[in-house]
Amino acid sequence: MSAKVVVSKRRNVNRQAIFLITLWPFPEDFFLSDPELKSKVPLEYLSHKEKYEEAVRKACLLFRKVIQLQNEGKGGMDNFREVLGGQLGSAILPDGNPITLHYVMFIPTLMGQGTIEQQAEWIQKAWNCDIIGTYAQTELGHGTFIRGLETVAKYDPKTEEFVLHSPTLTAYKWWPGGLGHSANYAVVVAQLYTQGKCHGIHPFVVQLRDEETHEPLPGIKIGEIGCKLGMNSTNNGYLGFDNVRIPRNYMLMKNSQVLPDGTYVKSPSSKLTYGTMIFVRVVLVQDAATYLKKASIIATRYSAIRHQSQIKPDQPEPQILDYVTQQYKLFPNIASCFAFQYAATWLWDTYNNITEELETGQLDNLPELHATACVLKAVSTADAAQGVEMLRLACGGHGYMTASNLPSTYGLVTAMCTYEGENTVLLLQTARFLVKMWQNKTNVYKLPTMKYLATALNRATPFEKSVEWVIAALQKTAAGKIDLANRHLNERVAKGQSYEDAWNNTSIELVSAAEVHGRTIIVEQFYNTVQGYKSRVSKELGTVLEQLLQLYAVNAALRCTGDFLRFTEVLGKDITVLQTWLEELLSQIRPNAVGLVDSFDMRDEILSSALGCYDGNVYERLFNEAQKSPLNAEPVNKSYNLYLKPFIKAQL
Ligand SMILES: CC(C)(COP(=O)(O)OP(=O)(O)OC[C@H]1O[C@@H](n2cnc3c(N)ncnc32)[C@H](O)[C@@H]1OP(=O)(O)O)[C@@H](O)C(=O)NCCC(=O)NCCSC(=O)CCCC(=O)O
Ligand SMILES: Cc1cc2nc3c(=O)[nH]c(=O)nc-3n(C[C@H](O)[C@H](O)[C@H](O)COP(=O)(O)OP(=O)(O)OC[C@H]3O[C@@H](n4cnc5c(N)ncnc54)[C@H](O)[C@@H]3O)c2cc1C
Repeated sequence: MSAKVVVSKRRNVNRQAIFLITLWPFPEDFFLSDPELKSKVPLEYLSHKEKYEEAVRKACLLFRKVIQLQNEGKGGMDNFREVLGGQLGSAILPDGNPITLHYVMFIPTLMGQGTIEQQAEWIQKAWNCDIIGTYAQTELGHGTFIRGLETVAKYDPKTEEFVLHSPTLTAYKWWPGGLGHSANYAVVVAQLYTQGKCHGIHPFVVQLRDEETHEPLPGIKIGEIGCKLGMNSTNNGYLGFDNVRIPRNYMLMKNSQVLPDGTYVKSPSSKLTYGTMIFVRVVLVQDAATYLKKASIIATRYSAIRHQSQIKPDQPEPQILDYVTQQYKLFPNIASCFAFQYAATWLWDTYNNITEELETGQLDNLPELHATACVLKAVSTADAAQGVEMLRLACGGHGYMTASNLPSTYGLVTAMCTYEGENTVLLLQTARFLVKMWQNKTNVYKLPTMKYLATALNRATPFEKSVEWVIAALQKTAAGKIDLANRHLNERVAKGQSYEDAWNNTSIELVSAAEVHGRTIIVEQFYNTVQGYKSRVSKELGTVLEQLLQLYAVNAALRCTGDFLRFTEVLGKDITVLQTWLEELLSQIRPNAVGLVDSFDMRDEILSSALGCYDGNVYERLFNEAQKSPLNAEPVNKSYNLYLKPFIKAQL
């Protein structure tokens, strides 16, 4: 198997971009019609070990097919993104892919953190899949506080090697996808020691297993961490080192270096080591949109098929889609799909522009990018997880069936709230930047996502029934919350608390301020996108997009009415207008609801749901899925004779 990869010598090319830009109409059929990529038995009836083995089989075939397409000149590396993301990837491997981390983090880290020479050496091998890697950062003892990682990489100038060691149990790497039994290499993040001094965490390429036999190499203690709420095929693993030696040039040295004699050369910014995390957070906003779309299609189509109860006593049972409470569960989530999609596209473009600047050594915009990626990742994944659960509940009992594909979609989406930075922690990172900007307001004028802070608090925002008003009110609320949190922070410091204690004691308010800031960005991006589309689409489509925008905005406003009453001029009677506006929008969107989710254009095989298929044959599919239960293969189970019969016949 081979893929042609040209490693560019140009430094200012952001090659990570290949993961998101789809330049080629992706041939879904090439994958979905392959009988080998279909499971013979529903995954949930397999054992943990069988699930893993089936996932490895499919993952290898999946990537072999992507490489085949690439070698035939049909699309480029953008095809990888299609099979890794929430759409096709999660259809073929619904409980996770044990090789994903190779593409999502191992290769991007080689690209982002390796020198040109290191890229030339490693990337070809990685793209060819001559080696399979993962990203091993989190440890048993530390995931969030990465400065506290305990794995040590000590430089030995005599042999020009690093010695990797796990001094404690809590130093064991814990969580990396594919680490258990799939990867034979890893980027390992460890504390660098040279010339007797610790220089903080740095990334190292480490071989874990023999390239032929796959046996763990001497000194490598490795295994899988066990069953989880979801993602049970991703083979998350643990890893300990017993004085494992690697060559000096296995440290990824684009940003900082260790010279042969052990001299440490500092990076222009220590935070550049954290670059892969920004990249993945940016990508996750798109994934949040994709998972939410999937659940919205399933629940909306099912709501059009399902009839239950009566609205009026003398009339037939309506589609449950006609209950306004049902519309309230579904339609704001449909609007969120659009909102997150537009925010993801905007963030991706922003990320690319700023990483190009970073390649030329210009670091000015990195803090704003970090703050924005953190808040958008946190808000979109939290809302998507809540949304998917709401949509599952909206399907009543049938939503509880694994055949609906809603439980496993929830398993995938809720994991995103934790990995790549736990959401509360990320909101606090954004708050840290917001407070800094608030304290020195002259800086905010330069920052596209923050400049509203300069004026929002002093701007009058008398109520109007318009999206522009919602944006202004959200801005004023965010500014008000940042101002208040900052004042409380300062008051606590003035009363004698250390800044750090004062920060911790103010953190509920700080998180809340960051969250409103995030929602403000999302509504603004939705607004800008719809304004841009208006002249380019039909009047009818423009109207529907405007309704979705209004629904997202009014729902965002109703979620923070308490804060609006505190920080804007809104009055109780205006909240009633907002509520009526929401109800009007639900009824306007009702006729187009099914058409809107159809426009997400996901095939039945991708939805993998008995409830969400295009033809609406919900009951036949549920019945057919039940026949697949191994318990139905025999009319009487042996437990009857073993236990039930003696129990029933016994004289108790
Ligand atoms: C929480 C922090 C940010 C704290 O870091 P720290 O060094 O202790 O920070 P500090 O001293 O408080 O200094 C903060 C300073 O560092 C900046 N900063 C923090 N992160 C970044 C960044 N990514 N880019 C650029 N700048 C960054 C902050 O803005 C602060 O700057 P400042 O001091 O205010 O000027 C960090 O440790 C962190 O990001 N933790 C989360 C860990 C994480 O995301 N792990 C991901 C593991 S991989 C994974 O989960 C893969 C799953 C994928 C899958 O399965 O598909
Ligand atoms: C499915 C999955 C896949 C993963 N894949 C990988 C992988 O491939 N590679 C890898 O290296 N890691 C991976 N991880 C690990 C993941 O990145 C961490 O779990 C994540 O960063 C959170 O860290 P933690 O588990 O230490 O949580 P903790 O930090 O212990 O969080 C626990 C609680 O403490 C709170 N808390 C922590 N710090 C603070 C603070 N400063 N202020 C306020 N509250 C705080 C949090 O908000 C949270 O409520 C994965 C995790 C999961 C669930």
